[in-house]
Formats: sequence, C-alpha cells, structure tokens
Amino acid sequence: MSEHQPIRITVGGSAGSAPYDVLVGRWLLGELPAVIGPDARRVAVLHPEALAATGEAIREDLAAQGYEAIAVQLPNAEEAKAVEVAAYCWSVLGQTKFTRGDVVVGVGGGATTDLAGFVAATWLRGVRWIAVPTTVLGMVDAAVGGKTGINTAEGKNLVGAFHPPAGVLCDLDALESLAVNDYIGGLAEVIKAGFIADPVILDLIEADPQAARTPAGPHTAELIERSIRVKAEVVSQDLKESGLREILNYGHTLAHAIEKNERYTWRHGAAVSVGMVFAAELGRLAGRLDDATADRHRAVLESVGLPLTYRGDQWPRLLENMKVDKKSRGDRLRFIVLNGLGKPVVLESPDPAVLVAAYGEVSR
Ligand SMILES: NC(=O)c1ccc[n+]([C@@H]2O[C@H](COP(=O)([O-])OP(=O)(O)OC[C@H]3O[C@@H](n4cnc5c(N)ncnc54)[C@H](O)[C@@H]3O)[C@@H](O)[C@H]2O)c1
Ligand SMILES: O=C(O)C(=O)C[C@@H](O)[C@H](O)[C@H](O)COP(=O)(O)O
Ligand SMILES: [Zn+2]
Repeated sequence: MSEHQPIRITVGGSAGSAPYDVLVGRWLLGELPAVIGPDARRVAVLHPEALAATGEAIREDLAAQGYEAIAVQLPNAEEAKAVEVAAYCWSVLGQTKFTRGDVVVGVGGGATTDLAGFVAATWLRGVRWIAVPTTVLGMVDAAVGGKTGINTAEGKNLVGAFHPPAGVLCDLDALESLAVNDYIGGLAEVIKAGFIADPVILDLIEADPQAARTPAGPHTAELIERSIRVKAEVVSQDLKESGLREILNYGHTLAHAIEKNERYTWRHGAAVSVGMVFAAELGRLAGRLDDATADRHRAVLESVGLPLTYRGDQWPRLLENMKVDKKSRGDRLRFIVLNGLGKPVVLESPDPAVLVAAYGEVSR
C-alpha cells in the first residue's frame, strides 16, 4: 500500500442492502465528503470522550466545507452502548432538525461505531451513516458488516439492527494513540479471522508476536486488510446472519456471557480470547478439532498478551447468560467450533458434561 493509495475492499450488498467500500490507509478524512454524498446538509459526528479533539477537528473540517456539522460526545467504551446514550443522541438529532438526507459519522472504537450505527438505524427509521474506526477491533470487525446495537442488563448487544454503513474509513494513523490493552484486544478478532478462515494471519503473528502488539509492526496493515477481507467475504453473502455469518461469532458465546458477568467492564477482545480457548476445547472434546490446532489457540493468544482463563466459580452464571446468545434456538445452545483449521461449523446442543469439561480447561 502506498501512503496515498488506500486499499479499497468492497462489501457486497446482500439482503437488498447497497454495497459500500472499506478504505484502509492514511490521511483518509479527505474521503469523507464523497461518502457523505450530495443530499446531506447536516452531519453529526459521534465520538467518545477520549477522541474529543479528533471529533472536533472533523466537525470543523466539515463546517468549513459548508455542512451544518455538530460533534456529539459519548462516554468511552461500553458505557456508550446504553439506551440512555442512544436517547441523548436522538434528542440532539431532533433539536438539530436532522432529516433523512443527513448523515451520522461514528468516529471511535467498536463501542462508538455500534452506538452510532444504532442511532442511525433508528433515527427516522434509518439514515445514512459512516464508520471511522479508530481501534484495531473497530477496523477489522465492528465497523464492517452492519451489525449495530446496544447492551442491556440482560445481555450483550441484545437490542440492535442490521444497518450497513455507507462507507468505512480505516485511517491507520489513528492506532498510534491507542492504549496497548485496547490494541491487543483487537488482535483477538484478528486471530479469530485467522482460525476461522485465513491461517496466514496466524503465521504472521506467530512469526513475531511482539511486533504484532504495536501499530509499528511490519505486518500491521496486512493483518488488518486480511481480517477485513474475511469479514467482508462473509457479510457480503449473509448480512442478516441466516447461516454463514454465524462463523464470525466464533468464541463469542462464552465471551458475551463473561462480559455480562463483568457488567461490561471487561474489554470485548479479552473476553473473545477466553471464549476462543473455550470453543477450541469444546471442539476438541466433541471430537472435531485436532490437538495441535486446539493448543495453537492458547499459544498464539498468550503470545500477544491476551487472557486464556476466567473464574472457575462462575460457570452456573455463565451458562445462564449463554441462553440469551443470539445463536440459541429455544432451549438449544449452539456454538461455533472448528472441524479443523479454517473449517468452522455449528455444534448443536452439546452434552452438558462436555460443556463443563471444556470450561474446566479455561477456568482458574
Ligand atoms: N458490530 C460488530 O460487528 C462488532 C464486531 C466486533 C465487536 N463489536 C463491539 O465492539 C466493541 C469493542 O470495540 P473496541 O475494542 O474498539 O473498544 P472500544 O470502542 O470500547 O474502545 C476502547 C477504548 O479506546 C478508546 N479509543 C478508541 N479509539 C482510540 C484511539 N485511536 N486512541 C485512543 N483511545 C481510543 C475508546 O474511547 C475506549 O475507551 C464491543 O462493544 C463489541 O461488542 C461489534
Ligand atoms: O459480525 C458478526 O456477525 C460477528 O459476530 C462479529 C463479532 O465479532 C461481534 O462481536 C458481534 O457484535 C457479535 O454479534 P452478536 O450478534 O453475537 O451480538
Ligand atoms: Zn466480536
């Protein structure tokens, strides 16, 4: 990738949605007006507290180009994914007289883009929105694919809508200011993409795990691009998760149960890391996954500093939490496991004793 030539990955429209591009590069904010489109008069820039200066800079830039631009500050991280925050945004849009021609821009990590997309999906039953992800996780996963939503006390992402963005701008320079724990949290989703579809990702990380932990690593752009391609390929075929898209939920059944158990104070990537070790053990115990690939989960996740274990005494609560997973059907729990590297499949209603044994392998 040359500095001025972003990579462009097109996400095909499925289920009647319009296709859109994900751009990966540097200095991409100049692309914003083209994605905003000709109809917008007002633009609302939703950003977390941590990115107040960035949000204001984008607002000023848009105002200088003639838009009526407002910056809307959200709480950092999961606190943004709450109905009270969505309601605050609805009231700001109402007071700004935001119409169906106007555009929401979500600038931030996955929590911000999930909330911004949800506000855009619900305002006037759906307005155009653009994602400007500023974390690894946001770039490789959250901003792509049109899943938007908020958490409730009962579970993670329980309220939301499929509402694809009009475009996604991944400016790699944004990653420079990210805290190391937030950076490596995103690697959990990168590693997920490696296990479910693109093992070259795993090879690149294993070659130099320390380098993978920083934006200055030699493979940063390639890891991000490969992961986006995995996601784009899947959501282009199955926007509304009627089948194939469930593979992107690898490790998430337990992960979301942990996040709820921790009242959303754990980072999503950390929970997904533990959830993937659990899913690997489940695959192994169910006779699907070979020992080497199951063990590879622990090795690669640990090598970048992600957690592998969770509290042993919490199993009954986690099991209860998993029942509201979106892959559940009635009383049947369903998990994504691997039949081998890059071969994700659904495991239906595993024997409870197998679930307990798999949890025994991640509990401390
Ligand atoms: N919609 C989807 O398909 C999808 C996919 C994966 C994850 N998610 C969601 O994404 C969320 C996690 O996203 P995340 O890991 O990006 O965390 P996050 O959005 O909570 O961001 C982590 C922290 O970093 C701050 N931050 C963001 N960008 C920064 C930057 N460039 N410099 C400094 N600080 C910055 C944020 O304010 C926050 O405090 C979860 O809610 C998860 O459920 C959604
Ligand atoms: O895009 C998807 O589909 C995913 O499952 C990607 C996940 O990484 C992401 O965390 C997603 O938000 C989980 O969705 P949910 O439907 O299980 O809430
Ligand atoms: Zn996820």
